[in-house]
Amino acid sequence: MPKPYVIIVSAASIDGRIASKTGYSRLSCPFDLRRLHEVRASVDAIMVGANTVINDDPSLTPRYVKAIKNPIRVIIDGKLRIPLTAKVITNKEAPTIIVTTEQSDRNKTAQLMNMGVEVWVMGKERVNLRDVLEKLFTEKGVKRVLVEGGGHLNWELIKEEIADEIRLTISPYVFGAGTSFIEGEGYPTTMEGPRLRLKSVNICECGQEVVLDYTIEKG
Ligand SMILES: NC(=O)C1=CN([C@@H]2O[C@H](COP(=O)(O)OP(=O)(O)OC[C@H]3O[C@@H](n4cnc5c(N)ncnc54)[C@H](OP(=O)(O)O)[C@@H]3O)[C@@H](O)[C@H]2O)C=CC1
Ligand SMILES: Nc1nc(O)c(N)c(N[C@@H]2O[C@H](COP(=O)(O)O)[C@@H](O)[C@H]2O)n1
Repeated sequence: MPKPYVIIVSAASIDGRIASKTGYSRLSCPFDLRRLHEVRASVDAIMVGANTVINDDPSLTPRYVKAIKNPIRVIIDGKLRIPLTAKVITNKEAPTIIVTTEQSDRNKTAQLMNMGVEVWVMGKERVNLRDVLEKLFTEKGVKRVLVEGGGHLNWELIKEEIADEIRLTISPYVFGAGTSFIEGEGYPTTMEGPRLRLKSVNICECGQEVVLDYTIEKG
């Protein structure tokens, strides 16, 4: 089945953390944020996990650049944990789809739908991310998806061999603990993980960050 092209974009400390132990995650310089918004403006949908919405309350709009349209915001929230006050629900600049499972509270589903949010129930206990991407492709015409974390969602997309590209900015900080860029059960050796091919490496205009772009080999 066809699926959209999936790009994961994150900024990490030099020890690979996208958030500190307290959830602090502002790692990018203004140039890097602008680069992120350029990617936002180039895709049809932006996907994040439930914890990212709960911790960051993001808008997920390409507001730092001139964009023709606002991409669809797709939130993967298996138990419908995100608050009704989240900006992705209350700010109507872009459409939002929340993808959940049969575990979620039906009253909350109804409340969200009344607030103008589309809710897709896709799976008994876990959301099948490949199915979500295929549905976005066939029903919403989504050809390119930007995934903005967090670490657990990134892990699932890598593990399921769904991600096509990784753009990772290494910022000049050390957290020593916190959420890793890819956060999951992990691979035992380098043999089991994805085969990454370096596409480009650039020093950010700020002079302190390194921007890595890898494609993920398939098959
Ligand atoms: N520096 C950066 O570039 C970025 C940093 N961040 C930071 O990352 C942190 C969040 O990352 P993390 O904690 O890993 O969380 P995620 O944002 O990846 O969210 C994980 C949660 O999403 C739900 N979820 C994900 N996949 C599925 C699935 N297949 N089926 C059902 N539910 C699913 C689960 O909720 P449930 O457990 O309820 O089922 C899971 O616990 C935040 O602190 C944020 O600030 C985030 C993005 C970018
Ligand atoms: N690329 C990148 N660099 C950082 O330093 C970040 N903190 C993030 N975070 C992502 O951006 C979202 C915030 O979006 P809004 O500015 O509110 O639109 C945040 O939730 C992460 O997904 N990304």
